[in-house]
Amino acid sequence: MGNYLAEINGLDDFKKVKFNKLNELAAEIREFLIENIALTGGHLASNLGTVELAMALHYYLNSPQDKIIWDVGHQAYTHKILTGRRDCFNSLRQKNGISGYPKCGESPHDIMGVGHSSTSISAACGLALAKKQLQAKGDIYAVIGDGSLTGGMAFEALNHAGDIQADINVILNDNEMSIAGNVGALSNYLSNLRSDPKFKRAKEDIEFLINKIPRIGSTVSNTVSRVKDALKYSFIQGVLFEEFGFKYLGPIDGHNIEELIKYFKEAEDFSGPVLLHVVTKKGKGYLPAEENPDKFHGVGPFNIEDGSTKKRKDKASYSQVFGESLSRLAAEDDKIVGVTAAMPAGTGMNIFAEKYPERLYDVGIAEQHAVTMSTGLAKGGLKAVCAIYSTFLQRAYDQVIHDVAIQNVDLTLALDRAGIVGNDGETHQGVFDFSFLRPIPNLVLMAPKDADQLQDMLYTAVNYQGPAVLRYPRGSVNGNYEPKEFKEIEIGRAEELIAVKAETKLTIIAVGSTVYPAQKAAEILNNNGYQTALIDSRFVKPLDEEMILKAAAGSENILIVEEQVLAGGFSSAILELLNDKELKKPKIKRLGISDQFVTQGEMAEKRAEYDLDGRGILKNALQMLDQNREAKSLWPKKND
Ligand SMILES: Cc1ncc(C[n+]2csc(CCOP(=O)(O)OP(=O)(O)O)c2C)c(N)n1
Ligand SMILES: CC(=O)[C@@H](O)[C@H](O)COP(=O)(O)O
Ligand SMILES: [Mg+2]
Repeated sequence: MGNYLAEINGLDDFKKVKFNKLNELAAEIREFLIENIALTGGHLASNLGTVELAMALHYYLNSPQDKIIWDVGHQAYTHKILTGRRDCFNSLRQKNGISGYPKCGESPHDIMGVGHSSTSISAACGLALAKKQLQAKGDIYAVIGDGSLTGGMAFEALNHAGDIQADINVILNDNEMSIAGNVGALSNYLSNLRSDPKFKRAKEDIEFLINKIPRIGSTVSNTVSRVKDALKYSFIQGVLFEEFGFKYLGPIDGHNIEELIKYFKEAEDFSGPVLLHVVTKKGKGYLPAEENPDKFHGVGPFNIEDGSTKKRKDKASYSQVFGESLSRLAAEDDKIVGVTAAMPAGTGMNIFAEKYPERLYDVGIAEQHAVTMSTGLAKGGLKAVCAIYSTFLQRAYDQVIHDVAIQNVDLTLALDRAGIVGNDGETHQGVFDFSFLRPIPNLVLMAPKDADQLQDMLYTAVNYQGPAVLRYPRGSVNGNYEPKEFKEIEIGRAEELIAVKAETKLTIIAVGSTVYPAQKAAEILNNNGYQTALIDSRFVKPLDEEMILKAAAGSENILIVEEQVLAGGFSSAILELLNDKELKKPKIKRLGISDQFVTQGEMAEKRAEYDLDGRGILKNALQMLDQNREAKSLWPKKND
């Protein structure tokens, strides 16, 4: 193997590589990806699949004048390497390091900041319209996966782009996979395009033949036109896209740079939108990833020899507790059904599906549809439990208001990955849900502090007659996990973990993931003579007004902690309550996320940055109580 990669510090260097050496470079890039992601973690399988595609695009195009927009962006590592970021790859997804996604500001070649799916065709469409109006130069390419094409926005954009004949090229990167196997009618259609031998007939030949059929007399012409249509539907590849106004080219071997470039050239002959159907293999070149593309979709540090993960998981995750609890509930109630928007494993719904495959609906990357379809399931008499990552529920905000809350529909929304998510960075943090859900009438909103509470809250939500939302964090549960007997929690009832007493100096009010660290801080404070009470609010809506008002009346200081933005969230709700009751307010301090996007880093690291760990809570409590005391001196040395 040559040593081409070491010389590549940007596109100029890349373009100097001889065409007949590109395959050697591709092999080097694959090795580089595997070695680096084995250390940092990242989206390995998707990136192994797009090495040649990214190379072909950058070899042929002239970025950034020509614009490449990566959908989701989790497959754009080769693009990052070629555009001058090779030597930062050891910082991928780490605090202050390069992002795992294209990110504006990181490079002029990252045209769109991404992380959520199905945005690329819309962005390309806008760029094409701007280019036309401003008479600017440059080709516009959107690269979208077959999974991301299941998202509604992608269809909205195809619809518009085809109609206005936007001058864009859409590369459909078809690897037959979303994170899990891809789903949906479109996915079935793509399978046919890839595999059915009759579609292999040269498209131009068929079109030529159809056009040869003479146009004659009106009665005959109707029949001829029907025959033409039938022929067209039988033989023309990509007719669905053609009907949308796109020129379809493909299927194209996405691991053959020469073939890719040949088709890019061919696309230039058309002035309107072109869809290039590129077939790739997820995980290409690394056997463990080829065999298990879902495991290697997003992976933590791993051992290259066998693909085994480096960090041992000794504790259950919230998603696992959710999946197992839902399965236990479903065993007792056959009306319970699950809904996921392309995240069965991420949300723990795969556990439910193992037991009840016919009761889980994976709708693809379609959060809006998932929420409204859950409404339909509920109205039809079932108990729908729809699990979505907090960040992706942002897509379905109107559906929550319009289709769920206004109609007071009896369903459960389980928001996974709520709060700080870590290495995915700004686009994936689930730090807005308290604020965007709290103003919505009829919703009940709760957040478990640990595995026990998650079990009880799920049980409570499923039995509650109306829309109930529970939100819980990414990763391991606080405390231990044992499947337990379910207990219903009284809606809106907080729990006083350390009682407010006459001598209480400070009351900490926490919710969800912040309760355990708050408890640790409160214990240290009490052990050091600072009388501290602790309330686990459990609910963000409705609040336990009685308990909070009592705490406010009985404490000189209140510290409110939430893993969420401060604007409009849990602490805002408490401030509003105290204000509306015209209570003489105690001194109040709020801990949460200030008005900024949370950047990437390990979850613990980021929590510490916002003082949301035990140490940070203790520090802030002491600052309220005793300006001169240092938190460091109280925090036990070995215990974090
Ligand atoms: C709105 C939204 N929902 C869910 C996700 C989670 N997600 C990230 S990548 C992915 C699968 C994408 O599949 P595809 O586009 O085919 O790319 P591949 O992973 O196959 O390369 C999903 C579901 C997301 N990023 N955005
Ligand atoms: C690209 C994307 O959106 C997902 O792959 C995401 O990175 C998954 O995050 P989790 O690792 O938290 O499931
Ligand atoms: Mg795919």
